[in-house]
Amino acid sequence: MSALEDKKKKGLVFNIQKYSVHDGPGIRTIVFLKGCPLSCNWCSNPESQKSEPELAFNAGRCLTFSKCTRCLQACLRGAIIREADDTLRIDRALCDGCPKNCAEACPSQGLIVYGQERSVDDVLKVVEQDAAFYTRSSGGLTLSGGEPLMQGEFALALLRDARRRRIKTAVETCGMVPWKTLEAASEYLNYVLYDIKHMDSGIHEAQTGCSNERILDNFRKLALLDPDKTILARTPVIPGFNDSEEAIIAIAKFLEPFPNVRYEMLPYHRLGTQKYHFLDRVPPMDEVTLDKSVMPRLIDAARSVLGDRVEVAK
Ligand SMILES: C[S@@+](CC[C@H](N)C(=O)[O-])C[C@H]1O[C@@H](n2cnc3c(N)ncnc32)[C@H](O)[C@@H]1O
Ligand code: SF4
Ligand code: SF4
Ligand code: SF4
Repeated sequence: MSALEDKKKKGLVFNIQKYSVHDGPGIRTIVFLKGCPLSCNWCSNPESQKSEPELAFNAGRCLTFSKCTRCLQACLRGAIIREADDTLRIDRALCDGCPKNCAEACPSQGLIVYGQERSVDDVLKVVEQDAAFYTRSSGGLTLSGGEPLMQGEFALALLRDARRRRIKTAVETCGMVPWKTLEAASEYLNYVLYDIKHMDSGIHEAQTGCSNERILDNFRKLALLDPDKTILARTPVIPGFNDSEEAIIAIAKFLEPFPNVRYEMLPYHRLGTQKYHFLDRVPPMDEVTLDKSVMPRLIDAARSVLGDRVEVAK
């Protein structure tokens, strides 16, 4: 693919987050791509899951009681309904998340369309703004999501073009992608963050909607593809799913044969809860909290297999 063809390629992006220190080495810009093959019950990015643009409504910011009607006038599909008590409701059957109109008309950011079509060049111009920070901190670009490699062509073009601009690259992946896409991406990646959520396929499927065979198979192939490339395997520690020494030791034993793999566990958090409400969805794990005292025990369990290859989440 030529440099010009890469720059023009377009994909659906739902966020660009600058100055992150959690998703790869150094200071990074995270580009979040829409769409995910999994539907994890704990997902902190519910706005990432669908492959199409999606409208979020934050009633707390809405000025409907001050008689604002801008979005009602802007929507050509009649998908915004004003109720008798002046509150607004989105008719999700009518709304197609069209990229302009209501969100652009809203004066208070009460409406946001997640998923904007953007070109590689447009995205990387934003990423390049912080090139000086990347150089000083060994940081760079991280593709995340959703599952960023689900938009395979776009993700590959982003990675290739970032490398042409001498920007270091990383990806956060759930691994549920065709091997050919992962293999092709690997050539342009300096660092990979790869989730291993559970070793039992049935339990994995019950809480993520997908079995884990392809994820584990891809992981093995990736770890062997370039033994000099570090992979950070990560597990979100989820109450009632994998917050036991048994579950973590099973994952650690799977990782143990690959010396280029490091390991980190992420304690369950509920930072995404509000976004479910903005999308008119019920958070599947609303009432659940993690007893944080479990983390030191799980870190010890992982260390009993992987030693100092276990990192403690920042
Ligand atoms: C938003 S995901 C994007 C990458 C990819 N979809 C995945 O899950 O691997 C980035 C990281 O956040 C973790 N994560 C998602 N929801 C979480 C939650 N509620 N608590 C802790 N970690 C979470 C994921 O497991 C993953 O390691
Ligand atoms: S996103 Fe488009 S279809 Fe949906 S409510 Fe807004 S203007 Fe109407
Ligand atoms: S345009 Fe924004 S502030 Fe005005 S009624 Fe619609 S959502 Fe509320
Ligand atoms: S794989 Fe990641 S983005 Fe996809 S549903 Fe699970 S946590 Fe969310």
